[in-house]
Amino acid sequence: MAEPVADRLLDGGADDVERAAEAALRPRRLDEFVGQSTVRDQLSLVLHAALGRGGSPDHVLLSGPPGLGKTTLAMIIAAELGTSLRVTSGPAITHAGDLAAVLSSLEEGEVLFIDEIHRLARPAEELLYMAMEDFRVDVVVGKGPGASAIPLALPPFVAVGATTRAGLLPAPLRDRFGFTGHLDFYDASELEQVLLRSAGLLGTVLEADAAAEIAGRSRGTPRIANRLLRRVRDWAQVRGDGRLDLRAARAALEVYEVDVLGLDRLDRAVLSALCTRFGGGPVGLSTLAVAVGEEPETVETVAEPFLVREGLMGRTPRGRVATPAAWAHLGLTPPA
Ligand SMILES: Nc1ncnc2c1ncn2[C@@H]1O[C@H](COP(=O)(O)OP(=O)(O)OP(=O)(O)O)[C@@H](O)[C@H]1O
Repeated sequence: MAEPVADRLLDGGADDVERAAEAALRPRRLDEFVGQSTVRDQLSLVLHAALGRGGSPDHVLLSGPPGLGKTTLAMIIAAELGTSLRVTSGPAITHAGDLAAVLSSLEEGEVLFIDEIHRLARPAEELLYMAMEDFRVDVVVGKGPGASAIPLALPPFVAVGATTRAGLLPAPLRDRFGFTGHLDFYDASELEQVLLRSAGLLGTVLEADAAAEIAGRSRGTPRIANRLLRRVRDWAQVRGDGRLDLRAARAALEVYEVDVLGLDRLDRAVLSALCTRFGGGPVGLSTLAVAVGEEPETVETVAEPFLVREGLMGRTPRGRVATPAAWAHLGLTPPA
């Protein structure tokens, strides 16, 4: 099966092949969902209150970086409400008519999951406001001056929107979600729980110190943790004795060049160029990108966010700078 290549190993996103591999590891109910205790608790209240009233809950907006569990939570919301989930995404809806077709085929109480909702086209967005607020869409019949809008009533439904960029959502759309949950990066002990649970579902036993080792290199992201677990399982099967122990974890992560902080080859190349070729900066993004043989966009979107989040790189008006932690991580001494 095509698994991500080494330089995609630490990316929070996923393609269809990976999503298929992930399906078996998804928590199905709220109490199986590890971490995010605030969002989980708030959502539990929203859902149970609605169930108690015998009605539908408010629409839900989930925001946060890729791979933290937004799709999983949307599926859980439908399961907890005892209803089915319909899935679409901002980029898949190119015309308002596409959205009208999806909305008019919804059954009462169904959950409509709209992934990457910030990428909805403006006319579709406006149609969605009305559908969410009044459970109605206007279907335009005819063209030009003779065109008329025929209102079409929709059954009550629950919209669950997911976005990696909550700031990009126009306020009128954001306001129509009665509940917004922001997912944050997981801490190491939460990722250990995710890993131990996933190993069990894969029919293997992950030793506790191996779980800690993988968790520490997973960039706070369950998707990355599960992906690294599959690589460790491969190593144990092919080169080890089948056990998922600390030795297997360390050896596998070395093969895939994932270091103790969860940095990969590109991250380290960027840091190392910044320190050794530019004296720790400041240096412009494009100069830095040329030095590592990558496009500026790749450096900016793939390597930089994690380096900045980990406090290894700073962004200043004059360019990128290495922090003392970066020098220490590379085992180098900063200039006086
Ligand atoms: N809290 C959690 N507990 C256990 N597993 C989790 C949790 N959150 C996510 N996962 C696992 O991580 C994988 C990715 O999660 P999911 O697809 O829900 O992320 P996402 O935020 O929707 O990402 P994207 O924005 O790329 O769609 C899932 O297969 C799931 O098994």
